[in-house]
Amino acid sequence: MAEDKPMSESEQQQLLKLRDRIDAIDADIGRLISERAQCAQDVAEVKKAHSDGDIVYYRPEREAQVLRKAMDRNKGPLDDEEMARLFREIMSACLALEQPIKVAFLGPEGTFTEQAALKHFGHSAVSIPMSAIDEVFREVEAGAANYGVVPVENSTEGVVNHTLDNFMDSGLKICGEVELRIHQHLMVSDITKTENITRIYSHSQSLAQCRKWLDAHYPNAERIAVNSNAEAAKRVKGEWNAAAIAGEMAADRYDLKKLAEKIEDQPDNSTRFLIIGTEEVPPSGCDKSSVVIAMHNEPGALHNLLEPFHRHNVDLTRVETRPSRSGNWNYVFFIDFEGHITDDNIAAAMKEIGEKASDIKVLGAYPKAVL
Ligand SMILES: O=C(O)C(=O)C[C@]1(C(=O)O)C=C[C@@H](O)C=C1
Repeated sequence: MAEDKPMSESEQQQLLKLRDRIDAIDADIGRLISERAQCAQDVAEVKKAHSDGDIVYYRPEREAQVLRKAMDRNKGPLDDEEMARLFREIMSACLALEQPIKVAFLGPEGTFTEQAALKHFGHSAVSIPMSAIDEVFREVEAGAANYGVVPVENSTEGVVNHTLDNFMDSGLKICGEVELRIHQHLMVSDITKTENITRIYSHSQSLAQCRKWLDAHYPNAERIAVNSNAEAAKRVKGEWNAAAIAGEMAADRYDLKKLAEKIEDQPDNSTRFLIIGTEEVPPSGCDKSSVVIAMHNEPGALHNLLEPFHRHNVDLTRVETRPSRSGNWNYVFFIDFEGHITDDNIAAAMKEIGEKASDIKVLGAYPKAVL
């Protein structure tokens, strides 16, 4: 490493002064954070005094507003996202003072879903790994976790059917969404003979997302689909001829070495996750809603369903069809749109659709992802 040349007397003075200034600013920031935390504790007291049943401490609509304000106020030099991330952590710590919240996620530790949970709730939430999407739903339904985080769609591989199917039978509500840029890496353990890799483990979606890269670099290695990327990472620890495809968190968690980075075929590969809970969320000012609608099996069903949305100026962001699992659910459409389900134009569209549909269920209205 190159040696720094010695600092001049005046440079040393300048550095000391700047560090004194940083110390003074840090003291102010610390005092203000404590003051803010005290306010959050007072908010908790108000919530307790007001409530006659279960007290709801976590307020997704308010958190989204706080983060959006932090971004709007920001004048640099930090970028808006960085500023919001700092506020994300401050709020996470404040909420933990009110109530340490438990978040179930599709595990094991080191999955992209854990990364999404941390991005959404910050590091003060307690996150609990579950081995399947159904278990995340069950854990929240049983009250063992306050919220759950599940993947719902990937920009290259499409929808996660398991998650949609769970919503058909569940009474849980969507109370938020998270978007994550997904980077896949090829990783090995310290016992791997890298010239001898004959099997590559990963989740089926990740293997699909890296198909072209694998065809070019490891055409003869066996591709083995396992339950999650983190499980793939765990497996290669004991196998000298195997590699895993997984994300940064898995490499850190299982102490693996990255042989090749960002090997996904689409550079803008991203995954959307949903936050599930038991409460409905009031409008935050910039929201999305999700519904599932069953139509009778007759000509023009899809047109009849979509036309009122168009007439009432509702912007659809996703329409997904799933096979029905019972007699009256002939066609089942999962639809996401901009706006809160209580907005006048949306309520009007839903009323009309309700008259034609054989069944209709509001899965939730929630703030659009801020970070
Ligand atoms: O405003 C509230 O209801 C709070 O509890 C305070 C606060 C915050 O720290 O700003 C903390 C947790 C909630 O999820 C939302 C906001």
